[in-house]
Amino acid sequence: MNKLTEILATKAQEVAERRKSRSVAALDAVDGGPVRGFAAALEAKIAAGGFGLIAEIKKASPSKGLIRQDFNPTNHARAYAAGGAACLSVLTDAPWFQGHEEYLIAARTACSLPVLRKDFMIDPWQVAEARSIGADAVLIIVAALDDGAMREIEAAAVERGMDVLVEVHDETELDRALTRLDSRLIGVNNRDLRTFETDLAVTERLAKLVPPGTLLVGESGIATHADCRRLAASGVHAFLVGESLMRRDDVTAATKALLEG
Ligand SMILES: O=C(O)c1ccccc1NCC(=O)[C@H](O)[C@H](O)COP(=O)(O)O
Repeated sequence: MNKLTEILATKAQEVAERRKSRSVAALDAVDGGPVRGFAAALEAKIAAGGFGLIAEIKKASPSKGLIRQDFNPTNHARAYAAGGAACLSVLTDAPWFQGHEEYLIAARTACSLPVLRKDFMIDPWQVAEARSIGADAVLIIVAALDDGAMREIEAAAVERGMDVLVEVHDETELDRALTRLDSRLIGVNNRDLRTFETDLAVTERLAKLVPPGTLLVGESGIATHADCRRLAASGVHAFLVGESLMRRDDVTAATKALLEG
């Protein structure tokens, strides 16, 4: 069994359990606060001539284990905002990333940036839960879902005014994203979630295939301003960056250096 399949099996059990205690109606009754425009924040940074950074709050990962010992989502959110990030991504998956919903709530409360709930979405119920904790956007991993499930999750997000980051890793997944879904915020994950092999060339390759009007986000394995400039040469001006920033002592300075050189 590859790692993605393993993660999805754990997630299915978790969601089945959580669904027992709260209905969609109960989740929708919770005030998650006004939705902050996620794609709009990226577009604004890019329109101003900069890079659109989704800075990720990530304590640990299946590929790297513990990334940040003195983990503090509040401090990280403030540091990312001060460094010029457009948006935040917060891992909420506990078994594989040591994440928690409380981390998203803390990060979003600490700044005014829009926040992506970074988790493995397999059920529209999770979208209602994401909004109830304040998330402004959710992730659809094309490799994890059939067409029907992808469309249901996207519809649940749109219904709640949220954006959807649609993640792909190869040409077939990109084609499914573009032909089955409406969201034009597409993340190209440089990491193969089955093997963890990471290569920026994946974004360069797929960037050639997207139609005008697509906001492409390069994801994973991005560590330096030179990496950002490399992807910008392929027309990609938005990035999702976690580990390389999470490991730094001065997160604000590291974020500025990533964005500005
Ligand atoms: O990061 C992992 O090891 C991982 C393993 C399995 C599924 C997903 C995984 N990561 C999720 C992500 O997509 C990244 O957290 C995100 O793109 C940031 O990547 P990085 O900058 O390399 O931390």
